[in-house]
Amino acid sequence: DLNASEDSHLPKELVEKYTLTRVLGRGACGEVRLAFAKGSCEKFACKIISKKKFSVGGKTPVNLTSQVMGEVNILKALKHPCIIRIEDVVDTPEMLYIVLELVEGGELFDKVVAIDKYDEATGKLLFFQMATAIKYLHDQGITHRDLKPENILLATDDLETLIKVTDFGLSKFVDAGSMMKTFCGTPTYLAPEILLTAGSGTYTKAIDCWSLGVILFIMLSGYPPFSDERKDMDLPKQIMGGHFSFPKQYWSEVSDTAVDLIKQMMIVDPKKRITFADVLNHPWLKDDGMRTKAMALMYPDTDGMAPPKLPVAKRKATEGDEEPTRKRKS
Ligand SMILES: COc1ccc(CNC(=O)c2ccc3nccnc3c2)cc1
Repeated sequence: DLNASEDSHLPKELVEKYTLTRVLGRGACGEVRLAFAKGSCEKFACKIISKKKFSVGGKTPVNLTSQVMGEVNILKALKHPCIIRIEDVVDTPEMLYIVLELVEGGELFDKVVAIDKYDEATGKLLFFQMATAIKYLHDQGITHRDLKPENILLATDDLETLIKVTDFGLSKFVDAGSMMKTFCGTPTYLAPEILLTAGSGTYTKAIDCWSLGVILFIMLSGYPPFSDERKDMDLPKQIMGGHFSFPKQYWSEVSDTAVDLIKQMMIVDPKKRITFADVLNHPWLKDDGMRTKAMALMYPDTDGMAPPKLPVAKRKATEGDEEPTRKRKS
């Protein structure tokens, strides 16, 4: 729905590089439109955030803009196959335009509704990618804080597909630097909870674990663990009391190891909840066939062999170190 008047307000910096076309989705703070790069015609998703929504009485509070810019900087700093890549940002006084890689499979939420629920093997393949992506985020000192099936996008319409985590609206960028500084000096003025939670982020990291546990519950059963349809108990009470169960009627085909992992991710006490490191070591994910498939989806050109994690220390070139000569066609 091309709205000429609106488009005439698009900043030159955006229009000279991209042609914006149809609306793909509408979110709380704006909409997402299909964009084509001029020249290459490469497809992108352009997220348009109206800062007016944040402003009170016409004045956009600095902190909210910086929060949104915070999201942008968070996204720009990230590089992972299962995290939406940011292509470009155009910032103007009223609007923020974030050009993102386009994902053509739509939302996990809609997929689960369409297929009722995932079979365990496919659910495990998608869940493993999510857990890997969130573990990567946590290793960068970032917590997502708003994980839900709407924020997990699917690269293609295939059942077995690459997933992309998106919408870092509420993410917290707990930069390690501030943590180190906090613990350098004498803790004369340090509040007890800072010492208790080792600086911060611990709880919010556990929040991501809980959310992903709820997503796994929904993927394998097709319905949510907590619902406001329950008469006897309201939603907050169900959640804070951890009142959820695995009725045979919906869970009979799901393995005990899968159920065990969900239970550990949805432990009410954040200190007792499983960490992402342990999630990735859980028996349910000790499945080489699944991991091989996941690696091939995440690192396709290298048929799944992940790039070396740490830079290998430069070795002195010694005999036989040079690149093996490519086999000559016989
Ligand atoms: C042009 O062909 C297309 C085919 C399928 C779609 C469905 N995708 C979408 O509708 C969509 C929605 C929000 C997004 N947010 C960030 C990144 N990509 C997104 C993609 C969009 C376009």
